[in-house]
Amino acid sequence: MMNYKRYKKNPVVYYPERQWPNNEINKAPIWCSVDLRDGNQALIEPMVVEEKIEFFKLLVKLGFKEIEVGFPSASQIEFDFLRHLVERRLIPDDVTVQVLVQCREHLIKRTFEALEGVPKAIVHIYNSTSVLQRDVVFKMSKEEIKQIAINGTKLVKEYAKDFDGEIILEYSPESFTGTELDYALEVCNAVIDTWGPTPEKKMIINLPATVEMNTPNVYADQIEWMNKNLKNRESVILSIHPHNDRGTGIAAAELALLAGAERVEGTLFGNGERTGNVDILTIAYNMFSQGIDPELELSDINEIIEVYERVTKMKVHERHPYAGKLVFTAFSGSHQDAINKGMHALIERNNPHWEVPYLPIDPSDIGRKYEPIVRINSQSGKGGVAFIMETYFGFKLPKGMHKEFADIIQAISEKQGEVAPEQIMEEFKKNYIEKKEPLHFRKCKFDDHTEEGCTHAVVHYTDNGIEKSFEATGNGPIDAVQNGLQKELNINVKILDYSEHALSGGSGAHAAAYIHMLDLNTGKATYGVGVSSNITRASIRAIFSALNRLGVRDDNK
Ligand SMILES: CC(=O)SCCNC(=O)CCNC(=O)[C@H](O)C(C)(C)COP(=O)(O)OP(=O)(O)OC[C@H]1O[C@@H](n2cnc3c(N)ncnc32)[C@H](O)[C@@H]1OP(=O)(O)O
Ligand SMILES: CC(C)C(=O)C(=O)O
Repeated sequence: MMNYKRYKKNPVVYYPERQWPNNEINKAPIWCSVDLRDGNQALIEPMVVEEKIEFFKLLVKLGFKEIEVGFPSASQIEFDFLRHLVERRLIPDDVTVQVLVQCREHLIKRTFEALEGVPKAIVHIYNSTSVLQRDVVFKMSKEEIKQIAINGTKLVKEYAKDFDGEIILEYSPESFTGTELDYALEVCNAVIDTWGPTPEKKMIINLPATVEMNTPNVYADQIEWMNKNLKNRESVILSIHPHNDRGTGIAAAELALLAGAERVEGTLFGNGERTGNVDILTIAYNMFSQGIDPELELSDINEIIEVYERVTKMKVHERHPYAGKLVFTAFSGSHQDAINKGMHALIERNNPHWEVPYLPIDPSDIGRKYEPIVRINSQSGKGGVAFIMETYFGFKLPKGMHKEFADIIQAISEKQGEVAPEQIMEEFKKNYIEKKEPLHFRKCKFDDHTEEGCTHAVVHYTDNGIEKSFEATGNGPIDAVQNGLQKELNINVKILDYSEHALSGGSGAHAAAYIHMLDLNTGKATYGVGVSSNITRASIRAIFSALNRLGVRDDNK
């Protein structure tokens, strides 16, 4: 029995006036990447200066306009990185760098030294306000903790006066989710009063779920309550900073946006302390998938993954939303069938909107072009195999043939596991196109007798390696060949269905023909497939392929 009684419920907010459940997300928030600070401080090997520079350039390319570049007073690497950005003029005019610092004078002083030459910066101060940290870490009263925030604000104000550039203050009541709401409000309001923001020169109040402690609706209640009650609200940008301890960071961020948050701090792929910060990419792609401009340039997820994995030495999980290797792949039969039909419907209906079952977005919209949507294993069905044949190799198998061929592939997947498209094609050749024994079609000549309404055929073939030929007549080439073969081989077959299509464009186009044939003696039916640059020859090959698959020659020898 697990000792769950060691844990107690975290209080929820009593807030029946909540409005956020009636709201919708309609626009992107201000995004702030904290990869280079919160993400970096949680890495096994924090990034070195060159790696941080590469990551910074990626963030700029993705369109982040606010980037927390580090904690410059914490270490020489952090300090040097900001100096590199300044001295190498790597900060674009429309990007504001943000730096984190505790409310302690020597650290604030050092932070301003690191910022020298930056035209506009966000100085982000924090102190923990939670019940637990007040008690066990700081051992201070509520009033003393509030004074830390006020003093930090005063210090930034003083240093900002002498700073040759614009300073925006950001204040975080760290561990906000473990802080009594009215007390968090009291501290934030004290900071707002001390800083004196105006609607023209706003400050940022950032409410972090430093540790995610409740279901996401509780965070939304907390954000909405603060949003309603903050002083001088029109002079404040309300920011959130969710972590993901309960695995609901994305949901918490999205509900907090409904509750009035205007700005989101997070990281790429949710890197960060413990279970990570909220993943900005997922929130942005979620917006994109709803037809909302995410205001980030995220059309090449592969490039983002490549840089991220290399510099952070972290891995993107296979199931990670939008980015994971497997998230646009269906293995199971009914999913494959639905995707196959959905893709066809999309084209046939000329639908301007993406609507394909099981695929929330078109993978190619985010640069996922070359990977399989459908992969075949023992859980797959006929729709998946047909999809592979069509999308990889251009063979549009007639619907009736899907099961017959899928059964061949399933027998293989049950033995070996996944079957690659190339192997599926090999099996298709082996079982249909190259099914050329014992009856091997060689050549044919047709004469149309239009006045008599018939076709005369001369067909050359080998039977168990022995060269043979016959002449026959019918109402068309297929009928003539069928009649001739019936007589020659003393068999009784019926063609149930015939279809054909071009395999590729251009003058050397190949055609594929499919014959569904019934052996009236045995009651067995199968498909045969023929390929040729000439459609008539493709059909005759399909007849021979079907006869060999039926084993008629063996049965009637
Ligand atoms: C939730 C977050 O992610 S917050 C950001 C966390 N990130 C980091 O801490 C990474 C960078 N930090 C560091 O390198 C170091 O902590 C430094 C350089 C900032 C400070 O180093 P040090 O002073 O040597 O150590 P440390 O951080 O343990 O300082 C603890 C002291 O600061 C006080 N303190 C902690 N946070 C704050 C704060 N935000 N404001 C004011 N004082 C604070 C503590 O109460 C403690 O005081 P005490 O010495 O009287 O007990
Ligand atoms: C400094 C603050 C915003 C932080 O990183 C957190 O609370 O997680």
